Amino acid sequence: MSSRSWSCSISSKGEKVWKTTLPPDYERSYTFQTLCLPGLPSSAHGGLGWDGSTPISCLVNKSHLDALLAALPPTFCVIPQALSPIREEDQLHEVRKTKIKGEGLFATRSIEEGQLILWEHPAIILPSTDREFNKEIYEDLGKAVASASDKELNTRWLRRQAEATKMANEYEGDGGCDTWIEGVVRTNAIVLDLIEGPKMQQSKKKPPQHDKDGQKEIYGGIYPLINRANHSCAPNASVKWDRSTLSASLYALRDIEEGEEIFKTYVNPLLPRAIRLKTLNKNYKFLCDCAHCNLEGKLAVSSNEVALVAESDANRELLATWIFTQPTYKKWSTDLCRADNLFIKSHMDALALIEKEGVYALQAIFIEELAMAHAMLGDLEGFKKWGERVRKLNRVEDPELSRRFQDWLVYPEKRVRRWGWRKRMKEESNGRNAKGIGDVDIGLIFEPIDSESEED
Ligand SMILES: C[S@@+](CC[C@H](N)C(=O)[O-])C[C@H]1O[C@@H](n2cnc3c(N)ncnc32)[C@H](O)[C@@H]1O
Repeated sequence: MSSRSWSCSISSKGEKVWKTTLPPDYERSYTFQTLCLPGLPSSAHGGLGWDGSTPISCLVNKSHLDALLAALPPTFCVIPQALSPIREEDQLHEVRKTKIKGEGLFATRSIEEGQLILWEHPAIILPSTDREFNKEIYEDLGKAVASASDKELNTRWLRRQAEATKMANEYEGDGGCDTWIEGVVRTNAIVLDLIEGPKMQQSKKKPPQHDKDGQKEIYGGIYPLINRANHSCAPNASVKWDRSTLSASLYALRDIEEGEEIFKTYVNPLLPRAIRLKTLNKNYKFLCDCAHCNLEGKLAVSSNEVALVAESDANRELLATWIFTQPTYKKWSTDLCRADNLFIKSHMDALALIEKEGVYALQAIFIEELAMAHAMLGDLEGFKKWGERVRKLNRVEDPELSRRFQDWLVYPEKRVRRWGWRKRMKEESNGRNAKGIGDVDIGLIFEPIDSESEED
């Protein structure tokens, strides 16, 4: 399927180097690497996730190799708390056959919103190709999986390769890919932004982020378990990728019941249904059968279904703009002309719409705003209710925020900066108004809360 011509040479280190020339006349070179991630003794992680020496088969642009290696953790690194190992007996998921979607991931017990479901390292990393590579390169990548000299590593490699060969392949046979690995990559790869990273910025080591023609090179990763999660336009889970460990974490966006299928989304769920269906069909070759799309599996809909689709599309469009147009609690808390319940009600309305459309990935931002609005009103009960949800929801997505709320929830009146600020301002303003409008210090009322973090 590849349209580009490639040449292969052997480097002085004995590595195979693949080269291609791209317009406007510059060369890209790729080498194979087997990256071995260091970690904990295997007994400590119950066979999951962090492995003593997790092999990752990589095809990397030579100019990106240093940056990639620099991103890897040191030998004895500390696993981030949110990624602590899950013991086998505590596993929350299993792979099972579905009716029409091949295999899928299912919850083996109830899962709380924000909870980590599983995390893993990729089996394969390669540049996002858009059918650039030729058959030999894919074949070499497939073989590279088993080429490690270390016997134990080799066994792991073979196990991972075996896992990868069983993954969904929508491009098999007549599907247009010459090798199994290309088909698996095209059906499953998760986009990885390998090159830019806070870690590298911190170290002031500026890796080349772009090719010479200014094009950014995007990589894809194959995650044998996480890639088993099927798509829904109302997903109950999401994936967070961590550049510093190359690991991906699957976590719950809402409470998931035991036995429920675990879904992530492969497209922006806020797009209109017709565009979502078209994109999924083009990239993954399926007609989405999720509850928000499946009007008997048709791209065209009957007249009585048109209204349903139009309503759902309008709701999603509204949510997409809502995020940017809603006032933040900081603005609202200093604007005493706005009623208290206006802010709270509009955020509750957004949450109701999110629930209706099942796009739970959006709720965290509204819930955090609600928690802070209650803090500004000095409403302890309200803050505890919403603050606890911020803590739970962000355990994987934003552990720092989750920890900050955990801390605040112990003694919010003392720990949240400007606790009850709006309430006090209103009381003060009412007192002044009682004396006469001339006494109101407009400047004070409208003094904006600065953008510093609330905790300091
Ligand atoms: C990344 S794989 C997901 C795991 C896959 N079901 C398996 O057996 O390994 C993507 C493929 O799963 C199927 N799939 C995922 N979500 C689907 C959905 N909502 N409706 C129909 N098929 C779906 C499609 O065949 C798609 O190409």
